[in-house]
Amino acid sequence: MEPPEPKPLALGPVKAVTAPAEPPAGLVVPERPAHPPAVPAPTPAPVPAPVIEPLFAQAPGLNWAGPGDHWSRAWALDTLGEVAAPAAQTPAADLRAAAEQPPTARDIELIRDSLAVVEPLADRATAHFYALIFVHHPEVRALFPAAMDVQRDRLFRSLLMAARSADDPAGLTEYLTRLGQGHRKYGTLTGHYAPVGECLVAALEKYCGSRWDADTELAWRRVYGLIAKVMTDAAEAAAKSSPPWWQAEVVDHRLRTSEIAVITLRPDQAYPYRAGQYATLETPWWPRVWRHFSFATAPRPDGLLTLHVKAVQAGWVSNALVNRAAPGDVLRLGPAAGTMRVDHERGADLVCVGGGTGIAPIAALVEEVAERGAAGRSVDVFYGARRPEELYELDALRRLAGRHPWLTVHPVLSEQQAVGLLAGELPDAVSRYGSWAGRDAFLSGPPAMVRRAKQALTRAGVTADRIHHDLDAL
Ligand SMILES: NC(=O)C1=CN([C@@H]2O[C@H](COP(=O)(O)OP(=O)(O)OC[C@H]3O[C@@H](n4cnc5c(N)ncnc54)[C@H](O)[C@@H]3O)[C@@H](O)[C@H]2O)C=CC1
Repeated sequence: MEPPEPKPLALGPVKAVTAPAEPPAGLVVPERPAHPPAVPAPTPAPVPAPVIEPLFAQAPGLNWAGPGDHWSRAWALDTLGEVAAPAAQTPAADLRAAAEQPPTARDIELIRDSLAVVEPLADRATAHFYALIFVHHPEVRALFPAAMDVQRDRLFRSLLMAARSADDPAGLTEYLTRLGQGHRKYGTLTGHYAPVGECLVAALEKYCGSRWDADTELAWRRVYGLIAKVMTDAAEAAAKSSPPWWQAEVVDHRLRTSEIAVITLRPDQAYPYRAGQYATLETPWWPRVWRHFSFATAPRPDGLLTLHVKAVQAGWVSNALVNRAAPGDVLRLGPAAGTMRVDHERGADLVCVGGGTGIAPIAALVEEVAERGAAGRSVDVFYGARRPEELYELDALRRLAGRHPWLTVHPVLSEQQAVGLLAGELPDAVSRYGSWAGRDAFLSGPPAMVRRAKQALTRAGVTADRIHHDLDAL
């Protein structure tokens, strides 16, 4: 069938255009201006600098964690704190009493000997240890990430660290205090320590083989008891004054290269830290997976926090932070940790070495020196990357050096060459300058770089107690 003919459009009558009528006699008509009068542009109101208010001014209760809190219920952890080791695993009363004594020098020797036996089998021993925990205490599984690879490694490194510093009680207490405070963010409670200790002893017994005997078991029980006591005391003391974690909203996210993002966070309440320190961080996309990132500025008056993140191959958290995080996302932060602190009293000259995004804590330390006043000290920063575009913090450091004659920045490229930049790897560039005797040194970057830079600085006259880095803690 043909479509119907379209109807013609109905138009109104067309008016004839006529010449304007002459004005009546005697009326003065002002001349028409050739151009419309100029309208003065309105004075722009000053744009106030964006002030980012805290999410909540007073919200300590939000971050409280313990039996029955929202977070524990969400993760089905209601029964935490009530767990007890199965009867079969409960040690006899006389062993428990002996294990309450502080470890002796002989105990520490036995611990080190047994760790040396287990170290080559560390992967299997830690896998067995976690299997025992999860079989006997399935409710604890939710405290750990879905994939346990990094976690396994961390546990063994912590034990090694504790065993190594067993004859340095002050150092060990400091390390375990930080560890205990940091464990609050995982939801770890005092009631967890005893069953975990039983599983640890069982795993060590299996992997020490014939090296295991009653004395070794008693030594482990004593040392583990001490570790648990320092950690739980520290956690309970910290609970009186700070939350187990902070929520932090992403308020700015800038890509500095296709792989590096500078991310600004607004914590939900004041976040105490010092320049050079780092935090562990969890994203909403990878629950229970915590990674370390350093703060890239000294503490700011507005309380905002800045991180530098490079998306590393197979790095779940770093890739999510670089490629997925956006303003409005909320992350969780553990308490600040780390030993890289400038001694402002002593005022020694500094040599700082920052590789890649490892420049973040170095930038914060330099900023802190600028804020407090260099007081006659000089600061040399070696900043290395593979390619020129990866020296994303160079302009900011050079601007700072332009304002402060005490600061010298040495950019170093390892895979390309560029006019005005040193060539080679960072440790070699540091060595080429000769002696750094008398300086305090701060190192941050890829682990191999930190180790080699430490050797280079030792050769260049810096004493071990003056070389600061957080490699062992990471
Ligand atoms: N994002 C952060 O807040 C912090 C990151 N880090 C660590 O810094 C590292 C940064 O990695 P990228 O940016 O990929 O750096 P990268 O791998 O590109 O290396 C940067 C520079 O370090 C030196 N370097 C690298 N490997 C070396 C080796 N084997 N021997 C001697 N020198 C070497 C070279 O001069 C190189 O140009 C990561 O391991 C990260 O965990 C450390 C502290 C803070």
